[in-house]
This record gives sequence, structure tokens and C-alpha cells, in this order.
Amino acid sequence: MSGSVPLAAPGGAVRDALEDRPFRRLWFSYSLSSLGGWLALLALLSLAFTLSQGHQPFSPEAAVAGVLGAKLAARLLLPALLRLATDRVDSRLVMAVADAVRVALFVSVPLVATVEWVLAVAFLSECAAVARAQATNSALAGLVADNRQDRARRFLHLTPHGTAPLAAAVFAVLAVAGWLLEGLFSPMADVALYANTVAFAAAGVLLWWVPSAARESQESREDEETTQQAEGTRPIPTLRERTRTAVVPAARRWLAWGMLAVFVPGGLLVGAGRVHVSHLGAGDAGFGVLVAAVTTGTALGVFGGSRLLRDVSRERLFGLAAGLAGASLIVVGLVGDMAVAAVFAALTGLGAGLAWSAGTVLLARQSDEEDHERVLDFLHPALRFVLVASAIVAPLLAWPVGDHQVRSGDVGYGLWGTGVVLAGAGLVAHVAAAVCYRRMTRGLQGSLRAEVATVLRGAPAAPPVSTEQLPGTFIVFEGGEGAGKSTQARQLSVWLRDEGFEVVSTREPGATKLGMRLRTLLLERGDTPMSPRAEALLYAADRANHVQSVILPALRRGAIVISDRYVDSTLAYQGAGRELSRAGMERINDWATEELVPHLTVLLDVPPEEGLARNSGEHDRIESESEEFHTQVRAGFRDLAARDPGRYLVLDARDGEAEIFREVRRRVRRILPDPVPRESEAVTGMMPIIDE
Ligand SMILES: Nc1ncnc2c1ncn2[C@@H]1O[C@H](COP(=O)(O)OP(=O)(O)OP(=O)(O)O)[C@@H](O)[C@H]1O
Ligand SMILES: Cc1cn([C@H]2C[C@H](O)[C@@H](COP(=O)(O)O)O2)c(=O)[nH]c1=O
Repeated sequence: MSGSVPLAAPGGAVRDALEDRPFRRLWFSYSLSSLGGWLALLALLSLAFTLSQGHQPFSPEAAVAGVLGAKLAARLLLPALLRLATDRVDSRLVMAVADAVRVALFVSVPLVATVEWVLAVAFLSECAAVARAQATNSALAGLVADNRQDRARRFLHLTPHGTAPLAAAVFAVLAVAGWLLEGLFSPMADVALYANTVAFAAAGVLLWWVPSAARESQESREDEETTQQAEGTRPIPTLRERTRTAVVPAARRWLAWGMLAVFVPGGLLVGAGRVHVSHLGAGDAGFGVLVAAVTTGTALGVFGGSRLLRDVSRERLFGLAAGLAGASLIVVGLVGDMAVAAVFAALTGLGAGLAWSAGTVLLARQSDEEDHERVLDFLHPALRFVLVASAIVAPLLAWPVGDHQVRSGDVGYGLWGTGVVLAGAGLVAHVAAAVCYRRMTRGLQGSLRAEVATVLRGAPAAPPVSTEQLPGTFIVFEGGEGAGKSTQARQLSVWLRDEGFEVVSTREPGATKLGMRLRTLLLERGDTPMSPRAEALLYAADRANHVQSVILPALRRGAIVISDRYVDSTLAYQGAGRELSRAGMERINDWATEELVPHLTVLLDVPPEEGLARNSGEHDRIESESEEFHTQVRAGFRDLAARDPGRYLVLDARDGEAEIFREVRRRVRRILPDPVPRESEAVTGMMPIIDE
């Protein structure tokens, strides 16, 4: 198996990536090569099965496991070695040679027609595939403009996932064709072998039209690698590089393992598939159908299902989908009918795909941007390994179990080794999913039934995030220009840290990478006019990102978050200042923040002329607004505080810094987590002590 399941839906990346003509050609050639790779895998598995019938010392199960093992060995052992070699040669040449080598290897298989040669070809062709993939990546660096490279690379990564179901379907059709032309092709998988040689040959020929920009000099490539390594953006790191640098934080480790585990059923199915379908009276075509079903189901789950079920909480969706994968695998293992097995194979894939996409959303929620990337960097190669390893294990377990006939009176039931392994693994997966469901949904608001009912009605069901359910504390400073928010926020952070709390000090706009870019857009005084609504939406976009990647993860950890500005700034500046509908502003901000409301908002109230005078530097786009605008903003803030006095502390910002800070501290103390006796802190190790 040369690919893994995608990490996220591609969205608009597909269209954007293909806009580059040179890249389009490279991609097309790579797609054909990847299609050939999948076809070759299925053909080799089938041939190993067919040729090992009655051929000592190989049992069909061992031969199938041998093919997968040879591929895994090539993947694990060779990348570093090949990288050394391919780095010294022109990328196009490496790609062409890799394709030509595979053409020669696959043409030789029907001629030699022994299990031993099938295993050797499995190993050698995988070496060629690894070299091909590495050279494609190097070529991409020389072909695509810098600002498009990430998108192009991401798209390239997704390609094998799209070609897998297609290759399986083509394999099934070719197997039927082989059966119709039985006199010409025996075994039937030979037809698929010839077809994949055509795919590889076409992929190689297409390289002719890939511009020679792909041929960067060794020197420039080395320069580029050094820079990329320094920047941490080196393309497609090897498995070892990724697993070495990707540290999955403890809190996300279980989820990450769970996301990998949901693919075990799919891997088992592919590994046991060829032997299993023979018990169901099917041959190579049946195997193709089974693999097409499971890979198509997975793709549907990853790309479509989660969007369809977007109103079901992801914690529930993860457990339910993993349970579906397990339960479906039990059915595949136990039924004696090929068509039913194919339907449930598709459901096995669908469950895995859905669980994966729910998992990625949960991961993103729990991590900041960098953390999230690191976890994904670990998951991608690990997933590939899990898939191949489980595919190897399935036939190896089925072998000693053996095939049995169970009789009850006149009725006989075939209990096949592969069936027992699939059903047994499905049962384990189902039980694990049930445990997972219970753990992940503990403390979740609302019921599954209510969520399903809301989905059926088409209304959104995701409950707002309530600060009451979060262990952390959220404090916001608001006010007009120069009111002293940053000064007070800084002092409060220092004080709370001294008291032993974990404090996350942040601000709006501009606390995330995206936010910094939005801040520049919003505040620079260019000559590009910005409509009030666009302005409001840009502040909301910054906030949505801020809440998801900074505020919520910190609050979930139990930290105290202190933010310099939040939603009220939009209500005051864009609502009162720009005179946009307050209800409209509330609506977009409720949506952007999942209705996350601070525990306390400190409003520092200052007459605009006084606050603006404190800032001697050049005024930005908003500061340069009229006095009337700033007066309206001030009135907007005061109005908000008057409506919800329980949540606000309004202070006169003309008072001295120390005096203001004393008031802030007095009020903040009231909302801090309960003091914990010293002796119990040693036990829990979680909560700091407040002595005052
Ligand atoms: N209570 C105060 N009295 C007088 N000056 C103050 C007071 N608090 C802060 N300042 C001064 O006012 C200036 C602006 O303070 P600060 O940056 O904290 O305000 P801000 O509200 O965060 O400003 P902005 O909204 O423009 O980012 C600084 O020079 C600061 O030293
Ligand atoms: C969050 C937010 C901010 N603004 C305005 C208010 C200020 O003029 C700037 C931010 O600058 P600061 O020095 O960091 O205070 O942006 C706004 O108009 N709407 C908002 O939602």
C-alpha cells in the first residue's frame, strides 16, 4: 500500500493547485503512476494467492502476508538510502527510470510466474515507488511558485487516496475481463499487471511534457533543503524524521491512537481480502470489489460524511463511527455472501473515515496551530504504517486458525480463518469504540437523541461553549484608545503568575498568525477603502481563530486567559461607532466564538481625547477616525456595561495606574478558582494556592 488516508478534506485546494500548468502535468503523471501502484498491489496480492495454491512451503495466507511485508520492508529500510541517491540525479530522470523499472518488473511477473518472484517484485517495485515519490517532490520544488507550493504539495499527498478506490474498481473490471478471456490470461490478475504496466509507461512518457525546471541543480537543491530545514518547512520528511520531531502532547495522545486504531479494520480487510473472498465463491473480481468498497467508504467518510453530520458533536460521532467500523467488520467476517460482505466492507470504511474526520476536528479544537501540525505530522506516516501492519497481520493470524466446517444437523456453516480474524477484530474494535464513546461523551451536554432529532430537523445542534463548564477563567479588558488596557492586563498577568496560576495573556486583533495578518489589513492606513461590514467580518474572523486556537484550548486546560479586547470591541466600534446593527454584530460574533462569554470584563472608561493623547505615535486607521466616532464608541461600551453589570467592572481610566490595578485585583480575586489547602495541592498537583 503506497498511500494513506487523507488528513483533511481538500476543499478549494484542488482547483487552486491545478491552475499551475507545469504542476498539472507533473500531477497527472504522478496520478497515473499512483494508479498503477495500487493496481500492482492488488494484482500481486492476487497472484501470490493464486500461485501459492498447493505450492509448498507457501500457504496462500503466508504468500499474501509476504507481499505486504516486502513492501513494508522497502518503505522502512530504503527512503534514507534512496534519498542520498536520488538527490544526486535529475528528478525527471529518477521518475522516468522508476516508471521504466516497474514496467520491466511487472511484465516479467507473468513470464516467471512463481511466488518467489512475486515477492521479489513486491520489494523492488516498492523501492522504485519510493524513489518516484521522492523525485516527484523534488521536482515540485523546482516547478511551482513558492506561494503555491504548500497547496500543490498537499494536493499531491491526497492523490493516492483518490486513486485507491479507482484502482480497485478498475482491478475488478479487469479481473472480469480476464475471466472472459480466460484462454489468453491465466491467472486472471495478469490482465491487471499488463494494465498497470501501461499506466507506468504512460506516466513515464508524460514526463516528457513536464518542463525542465524540474531539473534543479544539486547545489540549489542543497541550498533549498538547508533553508527549509532551518525554517522547519522541508517537504515530505521521512517517516523517521517525522516521528522524531512530532511529539504528541499527552492530552491528545489517546485521541491520536484512537484515530489510528479506527483504520485497523480497513487494513485487516485488505490483507485478508483475497483469501476471504475465495471462501465466498468469488475470485480476483470479488477482491477488487471488496477493496473498492472499503476505500470508497473511507473516502466518503473523510470528505463528505462529517460535513453532512456537522451538527452532531464530534465526541459522539467519533465513538459511533468507530463502533460502526467494528460492527460492520464482524458482519463481513461472518456472512457467506459476497454482495453482503461488500456492502458491509463499505460501511467499515465509512465508519473509519467518519471517525477520522471527527478526530481531526477534535484535535484542532484541543491544540493551538503549531501543536496541531505536529500531531498531524506524527499521524500521517503512522497511519500508513498501521494500515500496512494490520494488512500483514490479518493473513498471518488466519493461517493458524485454519478453515473449519461447523455442522448442526443437516446445516453446515463454513468457519474460515480469515472470517474468524475479521469477526474477532471487529468485536474488539466495537467494544473499544463503546468504551471510547462513554469516556468521550462524559459530561457532554444534551443527548444523542436530541442531536439526531435536530439534525433531522436541519437546525444546528452544537451547544454554545459555556464558560461554566470550562475549568479555566476568562477575563477581558475593554475600552477606548489609550485607556490603559495593555498596562492593566500586563500587571494582572504578572500578579496571577506570581500567585502560581497558569496565565495566557492575549489580545485582539492579532494573537494568531492569521490574526497578525488581519491586524495589518485592519489597521494600516492604506488607500484601499474598507466597508464597515467587511471590517466587522474581519474582526470576527480574527476572533474565531483566536477563540479556537488560543482561548478555548487554554480554558480547557484550566488556565486563566486575559485578553486585551474581545467581542465588546466589535459591538462598540463597529456597532455603535460604525452604526451597524447591534443584533447583526451579536449574531456573527456568537457564531464566531461559539457564544463564549468572559467571566469578567473590565471596562476602562476614558474620554477619547484623553486616551488618544496618551499615544504620541502615528495614529492607525481606527485611531484616526473622527472625535464623534470615538465618542460613540465610548457610549457603546458604557451601554454594554450598563446592560450586564454583573459581568462588568467599570473603572475610571483617568485614575492612577496603581489605584486602578488595586480595584482590578480586588474584583478578580472574587472569580478566581477556590483556594486549595497546601496539603491537598501536593496530592492533586493541579491547583495553585492563594494565600490572601
Ligand atoms: N492610568 C493611567 N494614567 C495615565 N496614563 C496611563 C494610565 N494607564 C496607562 N497609561 C499610559 O497610557 C499609554 C497607553 O496605555 P496602554 O497601551 O496600556 O493603553 P491601551 O488601552 O492598551 O491602548 P490601545 O488601545 O491604543 O492599545 C501608555 O503610555 C501608558 O503608560
Ligand atoms: C477587537 C476590535 C478592535 N477594534 C479596533 C480598536 C483599536 O482601534 C484597534 C485595535 O488596536 P489596539 O491597539 O490593539 O487596541 O482595533 C475594532 O474596531 N473592533 C474590534 O472588534
